Amino acid sequence: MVSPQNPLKPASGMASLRERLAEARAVAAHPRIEVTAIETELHTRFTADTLAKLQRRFPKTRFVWLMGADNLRQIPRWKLWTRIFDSVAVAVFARPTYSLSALSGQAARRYTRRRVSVSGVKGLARRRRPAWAFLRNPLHPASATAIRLARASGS
Ligand SMILES: Nc1ncnc2c1ncn2[C@@H]1O[C@H](COP(=O)(O)OP(=O)(O)OP(=O)(O)O)[C@@H](O)[C@H]1O
Ligand SMILES: O=C(O)c1ccc[n+]([C@@H]2O[C@H](COP(=O)([O-])O)[C@@H](O)[C@H]2O)c1
Repeated sequence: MVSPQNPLKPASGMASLRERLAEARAVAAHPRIEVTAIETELHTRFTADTLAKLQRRFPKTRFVWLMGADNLRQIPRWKLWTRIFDSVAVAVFARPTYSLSALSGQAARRYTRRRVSVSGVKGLARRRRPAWAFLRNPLHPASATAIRLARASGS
């Protein structure tokens, strides 16, 4: 899901939605991934609103919210963030430098008893919410900020 505008990020320096969609499509070319900017159509910018509308539109679908470890740390600053955990399962991907602080942050602590072990991750979408998992995937160093800085400096 390519965000038209992250509510916590400045719009300046950001590539257009069209360019970001095209790049996401190039990177995520996989039959089980559909790259979308559905928030444009739903007229939402906050994740809690997007998920509420998606659940209304697809009442039989069990959604899982995927995000990197940086966002597990940051999520207490998002609009109605506990509603996100209450309404969908959440899977968090490890990310260089963020994992430790994410796992000791407010969200991880609040939902510590609702954390699903890696062995239970396959059934995550069917769990009673709140339910979340932390995936210790191979770490990838990419960062959008670093990409923007590299492009701005012409490298
Ligand atoms: N290297 C990475 N490893 C794991 N997850 C990542 C990584 N980079 C981005 N993500 C996750 O992918 C989603 C989209 O990230 P985004 O495109 O905003 O990149 P970013 O590097 O987090 O951005 P910025 O540098 O602007 O803060 C987020 O959920 C983020 O946590
Ligand atoms: O709902 C919020 O308050 C909120 C605040 C920050 C980020 N988000 C969403 O989190 C997702 C990941 O954001 P980003 O910029 O890290 O890719 C994206 O869908 C954003 O719209 C949502």
